[in-house]
Amino acid sequence: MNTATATKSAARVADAVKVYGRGDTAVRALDGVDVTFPAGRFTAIMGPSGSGKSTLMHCAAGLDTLTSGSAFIGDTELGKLDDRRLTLLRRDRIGFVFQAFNLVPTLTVAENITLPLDLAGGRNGRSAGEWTDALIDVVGLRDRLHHRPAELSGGQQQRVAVARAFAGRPDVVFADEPTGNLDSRSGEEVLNLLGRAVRRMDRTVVMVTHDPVAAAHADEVVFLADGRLVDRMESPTADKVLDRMKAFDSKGAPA
Ligand SMILES: Nc1ncnc2c1ncn2[C@@H]1O[C@H](COP(=O)(O)OP(=O)(O)OP(=O)(O)O)[C@@H](O)[C@H]1O
Repeated sequence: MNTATATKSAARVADAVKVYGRGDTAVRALDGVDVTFPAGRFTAIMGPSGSGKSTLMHCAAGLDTLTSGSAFIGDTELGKLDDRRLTLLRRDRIGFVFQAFNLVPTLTVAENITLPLDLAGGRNGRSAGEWTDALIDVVGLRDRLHHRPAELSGGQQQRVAVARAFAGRPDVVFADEPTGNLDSRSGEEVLNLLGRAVRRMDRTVVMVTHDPVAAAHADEVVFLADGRLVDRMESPTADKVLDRMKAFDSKGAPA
């Protein structure tokens, strides 16, 4: 393992608490979570339904705010930013891949991929052009650049979304169930892409998933249960992850 990159944090939360609602109906979705997502690594977040995976991702990515505790992208504490700065940080330093692709239907594949760069006004510049060019090859979409999303399969659309997420060379890409709408073959392609971006292009990915096969693509899996971080697993395999998840079912969350 490359310790120089492994010890640098791309994103982290410290003593993260998220409470939805108030009084009798309050739900403690995160209950004191400390977790670091190292730069240059692919981390999967797993746990039973309702364990707080999406909440953790949304709070770590500045899409939602913590009730208490802190969230950082690199050294920047999200809670200290005003709305404008937070919007800029999300735009410039974070990429997103969602289950539902979220492409702009009226734009071509090429336009969808470069959208974050166009919004940031950073498309001029040779290195940006070379980078998106390399991305287009990595996601295998060169012959589809002038198609619109509706003319693509689900797997192809998600590959466009992956290219878009990495286009601005963000510090970290957060992926929320990126294979949830795909058949296993297309899902495998998308997961391979995420892994390749991390290992060959030195990117950082944090992925929420229900699927042990998807989690096995990560370098490390962190497990949540009842809003707490209960375990971490290096070099996961689908079988090991499945066994760990079964332990939640049979014994409940460990203390
Ligand atoms: N907006 C909300 N208002 C109230 N409660 C919420 C809200 N969002 C999530 N929750 C609750 O917080 C807890 C954690 O939800 P979260 O969606 O983070 O879990 P999850 O692990 O991602 O679940 P799943 O795997 O089913 O998507 C759950 O009990 C959920 O019902």
